[in-house]
Amino acid sequence: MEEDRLEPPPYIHIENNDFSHRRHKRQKEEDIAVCECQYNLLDPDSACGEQCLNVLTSTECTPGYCRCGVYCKNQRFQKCQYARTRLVKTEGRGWGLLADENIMAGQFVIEYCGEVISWKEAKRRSQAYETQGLTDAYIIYLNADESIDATKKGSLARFINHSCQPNCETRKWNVLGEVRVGIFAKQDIPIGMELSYDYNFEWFGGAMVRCLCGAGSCSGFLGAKSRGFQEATYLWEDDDDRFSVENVPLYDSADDAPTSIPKDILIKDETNTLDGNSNTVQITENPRIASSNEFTPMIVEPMIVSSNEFTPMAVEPLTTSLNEFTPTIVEPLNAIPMGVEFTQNGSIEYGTQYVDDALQDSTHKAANLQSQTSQDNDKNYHRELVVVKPKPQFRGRKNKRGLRKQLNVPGICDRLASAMAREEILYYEEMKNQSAAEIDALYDEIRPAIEEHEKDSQDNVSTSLAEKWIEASCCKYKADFDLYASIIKNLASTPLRSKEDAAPKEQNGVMYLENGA
Ligand SMILES: C[S@@+](CC[C@H](N)C(=O)[O-])C[C@H]1O[C@@H](n2cnc3c(N)ncnc32)[C@H](O)[C@@H]1O
Repeated sequence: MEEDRLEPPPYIHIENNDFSHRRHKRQKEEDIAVCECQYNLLDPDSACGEQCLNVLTSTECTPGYCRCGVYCKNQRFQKCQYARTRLVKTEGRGWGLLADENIMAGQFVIEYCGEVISWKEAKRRSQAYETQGLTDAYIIYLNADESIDATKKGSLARFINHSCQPNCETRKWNVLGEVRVGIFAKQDIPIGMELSYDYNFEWFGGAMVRCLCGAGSCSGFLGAKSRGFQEATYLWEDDDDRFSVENVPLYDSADDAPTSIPKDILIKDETNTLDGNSNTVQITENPRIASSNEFTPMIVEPMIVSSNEFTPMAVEPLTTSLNEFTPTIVEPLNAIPMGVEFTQNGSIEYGTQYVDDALQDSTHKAANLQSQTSQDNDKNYHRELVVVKPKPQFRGRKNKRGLRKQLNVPGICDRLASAMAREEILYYEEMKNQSAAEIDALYDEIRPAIEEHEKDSQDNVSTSLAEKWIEASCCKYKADFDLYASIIKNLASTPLRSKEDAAPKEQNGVMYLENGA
């Protein structure tokens, strides 16, 4: 009889999910999320505590890619940093799991490990287990396609019972590219209290069981509101009427209970290797659990598996975080010093207002002449001011930059009497143009992914490209800032030329500006 057993029915104890049914995903280097934390001896929380970007996005740091190295606190699943728990036999609910230390609200308690299987397989197994008369159900949801089955292989989390007023909850974490399910404390849990979570959110389904959680708000049945249970009533064969009201095989676990584990379960020692992690598997014919007739709490030593070889690698610090991936329109400052002119046609234009007026459509001719003369007049910056670059071709795409205000930098320079001041401003303008060209080139690289998904989203773009984009954006911001700072500084401190001096002079049909003093 189940009730008389001194220990739970055998199962294979694992502390990493079993991937016999598909390959374990390999995390691509470009998909590794690198946080910005830096370990500070005086502040232990600095090593990937609550403020860590990865922690905030429920992603564990990848060993070798976290600057906090061995101090990183955000590898709890990987290092099996579980709370101390112990197995206990409950009244009418089979075996359960107790806190064997005081657990703090929010603390990671244990990972729900088992076999990762498809939903289809989960449905098949769920039916098969039921047919075999198993009343304890151990299948939970993992994601939109997969479930975790801890019936034959699992961690101690498989013993956590349901409560309609639970002290724990499940949370999904991204660990080395795989989603994993953790049990986290919802509140402070004192030593000796039974752990519980609400099956309604995660339970895949099973026989309908009367709930004995004892909560005032008890809904009466176990997991009856779970997605799996409700979907199962529709998804299983049409002639399967087991869930029609009259035929609900209501099972009261307070009554005599059939054994939870298939009798043919294979208990064997096995070792899997996933990404170099040794997968600890224990035989649970006698699962390190002292049994007792008097429900003596049994101590379960949490296994701290330091499963990851830590290979420090040089990690380039990111300049900023990778959240919204939206190309940035960099607007110039709105407060414009005198002599500044805007164009609003999205093109990149150079030229003084005088030259613009005079040249009209002869600009390309002027550009050619300019390239010849600029060789002769290497330092004579204002002889080359008549270049109009053609509008960038967007080949059918929307111009993500929209209407760009352009500073008429040469116009500003014309007004300055000092050659050094003009030289400085033109230098910064060149830097700005280079950074803008870089960002345009990058945008062309990411455009196919964005067009395919019809939206700008970081998800559609590889991480390495996104990082390049961020770096280029930062360079662009800096270049813009340097240019505006230089203009403001020089306008404020440099004598201006008279309008007459600054007027363009004609030579060979082209208007030129004379370089000033
Ligand atoms: C994941 S197992 C939990 C461990 C299980 N008690 C055992 O002995 O292995 C889920 C099963 O435990 C039993 N159970 C869990 N919570 C219960 C509750 N609140 N009331 C009644 N039975 C419960 C049900 O049989 C359920 O299918």
